[in-house]
Amino acid sequence: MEIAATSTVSVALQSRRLSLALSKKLGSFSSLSFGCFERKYCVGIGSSSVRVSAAASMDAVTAEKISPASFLDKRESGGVLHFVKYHGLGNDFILVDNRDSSEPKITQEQAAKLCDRNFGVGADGVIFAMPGVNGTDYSMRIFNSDGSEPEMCGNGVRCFARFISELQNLQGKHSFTIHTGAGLIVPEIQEDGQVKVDMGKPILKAQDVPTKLPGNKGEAVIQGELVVDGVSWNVTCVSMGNPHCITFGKKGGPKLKVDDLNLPEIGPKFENHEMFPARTNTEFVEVLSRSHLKMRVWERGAGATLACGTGACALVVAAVLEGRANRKCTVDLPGGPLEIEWKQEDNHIYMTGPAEAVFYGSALL
Ligand SMILES: N[C@H](CCC[C@H](N)C(=O)O)C(=O)O
Repeated sequence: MEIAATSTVSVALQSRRLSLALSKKLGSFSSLSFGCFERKYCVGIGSSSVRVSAAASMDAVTAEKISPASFLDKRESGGVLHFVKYHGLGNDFILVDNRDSSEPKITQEQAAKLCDRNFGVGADGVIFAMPGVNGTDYSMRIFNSDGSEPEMCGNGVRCFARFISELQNLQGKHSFTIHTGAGLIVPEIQEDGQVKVDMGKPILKAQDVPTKLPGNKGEAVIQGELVVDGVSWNVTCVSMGNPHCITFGKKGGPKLKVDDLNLPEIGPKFENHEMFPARTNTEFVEVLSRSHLKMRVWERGAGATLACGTGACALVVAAVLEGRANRKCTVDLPGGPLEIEWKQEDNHIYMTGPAEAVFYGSALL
């Protein structure tokens, strides 16, 4: 619905009535995009020349009929990207409906700009919902906030599942098969809205993580040694399709207190360590009990994030292999908890957690 306005825009939410009272000429501004999502109304006004005219009022009932799909279906003129912003425990992503093409709608450079928290929308990454391949329902690609492309994203795939279900107006329990850089991933939306994801099997072979550290338990690195700035750390290396270096502390050192860590100082030294040819995500872990772990993470290509789903899966594998935890754990991340289970019977890891839409809008590229 195009709104033609010759006046200032004031948005008043009155008892479920969203009314746009337009009262005096506006110069020029860009797409006035609005929508409502789960009672959250948002109006975004950008900054390029588009005329809007006439007063319009739209009550919340009408507003509720605006589905994300209709908003996203607005024709994308050149230079504008429609998106929906989601987060999984504060690990936040720009989600793009890319189901009409197998090529991402924006470049890695554009993604990095959009992820900038001062000069862009702000996010830990951009996620594209793309057509399926080899019979899967969809494919997912992701660009980190530095523009690099990882194989997989655990919090992101929960957001992806919720995005698809909202685009298709699905209610209740639904699961999807998604092709990713980590292979087939199957998220299932639960009745309570949480998303349970079959994250597949952990990869332990050092060369497949990948790491140049020598395997010390068969071909796996379990409580191996990584020297960072002359200090020896105990590390276990696990891939969830993307590389993870997990540490419970320094060799011979005291129990790790993750809240005491200076992540911006130590994180990049692990991320860019020469022993990780594809760089690495690093999880610093504190054992609270055999079924309760606490972590902070420095992510490859995104820095310190509030949560890392693949990292939570990888650290449970490391904790089990180091004899520190059971196969079913609650992992406390700065953004909230995830339930993780590494099942003996199928060697798959299952992650359960939330995913929430925050707003949607149009970004100028
Ligand atoms: N930065 C990660 C990708 C995102 C992973 C994380 N956000 C998750 O939830 O799994 C990497 O380069 O491997």
